[in-house]
Amino acid sequence: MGDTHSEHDASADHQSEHPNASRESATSSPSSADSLSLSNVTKRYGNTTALEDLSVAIQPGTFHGLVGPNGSGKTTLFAILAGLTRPSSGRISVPEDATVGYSFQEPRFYPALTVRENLEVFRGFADDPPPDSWLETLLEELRLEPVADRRADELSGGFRTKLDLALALVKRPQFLLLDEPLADVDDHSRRRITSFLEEYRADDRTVVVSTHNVASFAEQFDRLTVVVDGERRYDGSPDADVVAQYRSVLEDAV
Ligand SMILES: Nc1ncnc2c1ncn2[C@@H]1O[C@H](COP(=O)(O)OP(=O)(O)OP(=O)(O)O)[C@@H](O)[C@H]1O
Repeated sequence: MGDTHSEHDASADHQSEHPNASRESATSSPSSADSLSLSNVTKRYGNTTALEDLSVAIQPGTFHGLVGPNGSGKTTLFAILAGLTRPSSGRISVPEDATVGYSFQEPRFYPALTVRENLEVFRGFADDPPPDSWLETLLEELRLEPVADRRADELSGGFRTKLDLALALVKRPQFLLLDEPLADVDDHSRRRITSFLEEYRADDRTVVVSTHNVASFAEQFDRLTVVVDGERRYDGSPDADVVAQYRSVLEDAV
C-alpha cells in the first residue's frame, strides 16, 4: 500500500508548497497508507520553534481532536497538514488523490458576494463539482439559510464562522481540517454543527478539529492529540481520565 502514498520530504528541494502536489512513492511510510500523517516534523519561525519533532497520523473515518493552549502550535500543524506551510524538517505523507478541505481562523470568503454566491464560486473550483442539493444541505445544516442572500461582509461573527465552515465543506473533502470551528457560534447552532460533522465523518470521511476547548467536542472525538509548546504530549483515545489530566493545562491559557 506504500505506493499509493505521496510523501513530502522537507529536506528535499521540492518546488511545490503543497504536499498533495508532490507525489512520490513512499518507501518507508511510518503509518498506514491511507492516513494523512506527519513524521518528526519541526517548524521554526526565526528563533521560535512552533513544532518540535512532532509525529501524528490522521486515520480515515475518524473524528480527530487536536487540542492545546493558545500558541501551542496547532495552527502551524494545520497549515502543514493542509500544505500551506512547509516544515523546517520532517515528512508529510498524503494518501493518493486525497482531497483536503480546511477552515482556519482567517475568513476566506469574497466579501461583496452573498453567502449563496460564495458557495457557488467555491464549488466552481472543484474538479468534480457537487450538485446544488449539497449546497442546499450546507445552507440548512449549518444554519445559513436565513442569510443565504446577504452579502458576506454584512454577516455577524457567528455567521462568518459558519460560512467559512461551509466553504471548507463545499468540495466534500476526504480530510476536513477545522481550526476553532465553533468560534462565536450560538449554542443551538453548535449542537447542529457538531452532529452534522459526526454524520460527515460516518461516511468514511475524516474530520480534524483544532481547539483549545476540549469540552465542546469531547463526545465526538475518536482520537485525541494534545500539543503543548510545540510538542506532542498525548496521542490516543480520548478517555475521560486523559481529558481530565490535560484539562487544567488546556484551560489555563484560555
Ligand atoms: N508566521 C509566524 N512568524 C513567527 N512566529 C510565528 C508565526 N506563526 C506562528 N508563530 C509562533 O509559533 C508558535 C505557535 O503558533 P501557532 O499559531 O501555531 O499556535 P496555536 O496553538 O495555533 O495558537 P492559537 O490558538 O493562539 O492560534 C507561537 O509562539 C507563535 O507566536
